[in-house]
Amino acid sequence: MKTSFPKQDIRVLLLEGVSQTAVDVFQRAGYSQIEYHKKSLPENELKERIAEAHIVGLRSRTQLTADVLEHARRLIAVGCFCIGTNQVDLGTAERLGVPVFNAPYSNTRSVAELVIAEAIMLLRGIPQKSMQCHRGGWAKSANGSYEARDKVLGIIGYGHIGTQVGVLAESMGMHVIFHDVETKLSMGNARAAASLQDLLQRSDVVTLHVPETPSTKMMFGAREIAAMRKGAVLINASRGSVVDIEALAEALRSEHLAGAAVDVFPTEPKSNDDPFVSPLVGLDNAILTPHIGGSTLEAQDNIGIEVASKLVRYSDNGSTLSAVNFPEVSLPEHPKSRRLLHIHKNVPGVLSRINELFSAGNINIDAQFLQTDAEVGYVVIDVSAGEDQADELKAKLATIPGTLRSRVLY
Ligand SMILES: NC(=O)c1ccc[n+]([C@@H]2O[C@H](COP(=O)([O-])OP(=O)(O)OC[C@H]3O[C@@H](n4cnc5c(N)ncnc54)[C@H](O)[C@@H]3O)[C@@H](O)[C@H]2O)c1
Ligand SMILES: O=C(O)[C@H](O)COP(=O)(O)O
Repeated sequence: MKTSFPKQDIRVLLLEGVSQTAVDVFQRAGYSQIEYHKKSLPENELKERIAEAHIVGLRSRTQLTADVLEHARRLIAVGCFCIGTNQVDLGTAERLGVPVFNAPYSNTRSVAELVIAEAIMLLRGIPQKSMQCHRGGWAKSANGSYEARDKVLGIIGYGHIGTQVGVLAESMGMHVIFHDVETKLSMGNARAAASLQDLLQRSDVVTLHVPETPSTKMMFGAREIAAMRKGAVLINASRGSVVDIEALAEALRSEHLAGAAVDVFPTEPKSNDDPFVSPLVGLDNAILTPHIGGSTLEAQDNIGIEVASKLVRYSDNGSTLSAVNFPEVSLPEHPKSRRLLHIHKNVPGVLSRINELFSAGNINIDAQFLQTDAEVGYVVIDVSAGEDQADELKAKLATIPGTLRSRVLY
């Protein structure tokens, strides 16, 4: 497949050690200019590298702020090789005409398995017992040690991960209740709690699976922790901004909570070489993990394939299906036509200017696809035209006021 910008000139910037499977997908599709970094880049270096890139792939550490995106002059698409997309300023990316893709399911199971393992560990008081052994102690006792069977698991955020956790927990004989801002279909025997307060008062284990949004920022503070049953345990593998970490540390010190497992923190080290600092450090009843809920080899390999394939599909074919910030268009192949892509501000008059251009040139449109949202319009036009004519049309499309990006796929 030939594109208006030769593939061999398309620069792919991959950060944070995304799986080799992603590199393989790009190479198999004919992309040879791949710059691969094992770590995230410091902001000044990121701005420098992103200025040259057409496609960027990252994980949860790299912050694509509005400021960074303004440096990305050539960027056509972003791939988050993870579930969360809060590290990207999605609104700015959209206003620049850049769709953002992610892997909404590929590490779901990995997170769910870790949460189940942690629930069992916390119910048995294993973190404290293990620490005592490390110090030469021997705390052989059943005190504070419980089976998971017959206990109540409260899930906050009953989405992909939350439902998986619920299914696994039920198979161990736990009773599952959940709280979500949306009405959700219950899996198995899970039941919606009457409210967040109701869930907190009934649960032996509370686990958070909400995304980072303005509504979830610090949604779990001293009040919510106090509403939990004495001796209950808390698991947070969602985002560090969701829980008031000082309030959690206090509840663990006072033993209002018997334990907690925390995988995500308000401030996380930028690389594995940087120190980790948290008020939870040194508390025996806390399992602390370095944001590895989704870090299994299976998940990373699947994510590499999923996100790289979406980026290649967009670059080769124009499809934006499953983009998280962009009008979604699923496009068929176009073996006999030239395909023109036009991304524009969603303001009155742009579409009529586009259509005028084709009727004035007496160009036959084979197919047209259009999707808009409040900010952006994305129109794809397949035409029977030669390469030169398609180039000319693209140049004219680019002059229409409100144009953000235009491309042609031959
Ligand atoms: N620790 C890790 O390595 C890791 C790995 C994957 C995902 N995550 C995090 O987990 C989050 C959840 O992932 P998912 O795939 O289940 O997402 P999802 O979108 O499928 O589910 C999130 C659920 O939370 C609900 N929700 C949103 N705001 C809420 C609120 N204020 N109160 C209650 N419910 C609310 C939504 O309605 C949705 O059902 C991701 O956004 C990501 O931040 C972490
Ligand atoms: O959003 C996610 O999928 C998780 O937070 C994992 O992010 P990571 O790929 O940076 O580990």
